[in-house]
Amino acid sequence: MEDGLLIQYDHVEICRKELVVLKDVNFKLYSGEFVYFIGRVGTGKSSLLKTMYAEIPVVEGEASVLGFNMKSLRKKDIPQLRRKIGIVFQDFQLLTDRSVKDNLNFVLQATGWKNKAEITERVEQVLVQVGMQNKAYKMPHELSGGEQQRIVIARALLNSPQIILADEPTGNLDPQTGQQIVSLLHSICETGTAVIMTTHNHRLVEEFPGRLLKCENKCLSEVSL
Ligand SMILES: Nc1ncnc2c1ncn2[C@@H]1O[C@H](COP(=O)(O)OP(=O)(O)OP(=O)(O)O)[C@@H](O)[C@H]1O
Repeated sequence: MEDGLLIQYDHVEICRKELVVLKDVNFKLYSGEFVYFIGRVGTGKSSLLKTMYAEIPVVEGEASVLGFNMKSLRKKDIPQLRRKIGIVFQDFQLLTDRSVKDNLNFVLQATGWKNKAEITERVEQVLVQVGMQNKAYKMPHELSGGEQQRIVIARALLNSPQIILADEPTGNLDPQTGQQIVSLLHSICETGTAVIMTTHNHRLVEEFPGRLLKCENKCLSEVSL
C-alpha cells in the first residue's frame, strides 16, 4: 500500500438489510488527516464508519483498512483489526460497575497486556493525554458527560491506534463541552493519529477545519464549507 495510506475504498457499496445505503464510495485516508463525515440523518455516515471496523460488511467493491482486506476479512481477524483502531461512540459505553482506571485496565487486559506495571503506566499516560489524570478512581456516574467522553477517548488511545473513528462524539454534549472534545481530537490528530468523525454540527466544522466529506443521495463526496 502507498506510504501513509491507512484506508482505501474503491467503488464500495454498503447495505443495511436489503437497502443500499451508499454506493460507489471512493475514499482514501492518510496518516495525520482529520476528516469529517457530514450529511443528513440516515444518509449512511455511521454505516460507513461501521464498515471500517468490520461491524457491517463491505458487499461490493474493494476496501482496505490498515492493510486488512475488508471483503475477505475472517471473523477471527476482527479483534486484531480493532486493536489498531480507536472507536469513540456518542453514548460513551463505559462499564458502569467499575472505576475509570478499571475500565481502562479491563481493555488492556482484554487486548493481551499482562505486565501490571506496564498497564498502570499506560493507563496513566492516556489519562494525562486527555486531561483526566485526577479522575482515575471515579466511577463513570460521578463524571460529567464531557468527562466521560474524555475517558472514552482515553480508552480509544490505549493501544496507540493509527486511526480514531468517532461517531457523533459531541452528540450528547453541550456546545462548549463539544468544542473541547473536538479540540482534544484535533490535538490527538496532531500527534499523527488520523481521525474520522461524523457530525451534524457545522459550527464545530467551521471552528476546527478538516477534510469534509458529505453523504447525500447514497453517495459520498468531498465538499468544502
Ligand atoms: N441496524 C440496522 N438495520 C437496518 N437498517 C439500518 C440499521 N441501522 C441503520 N439502518 C438504515 O441505514 C441507513 C443509514 O443509517 P446510518 O445510521 O448509517 O445513517 P447516519 O447518516 O449515520 O444517520 P445519523 O445522522 O442519524 O446517525 C438508514 O436508512 C437507516 O434506517
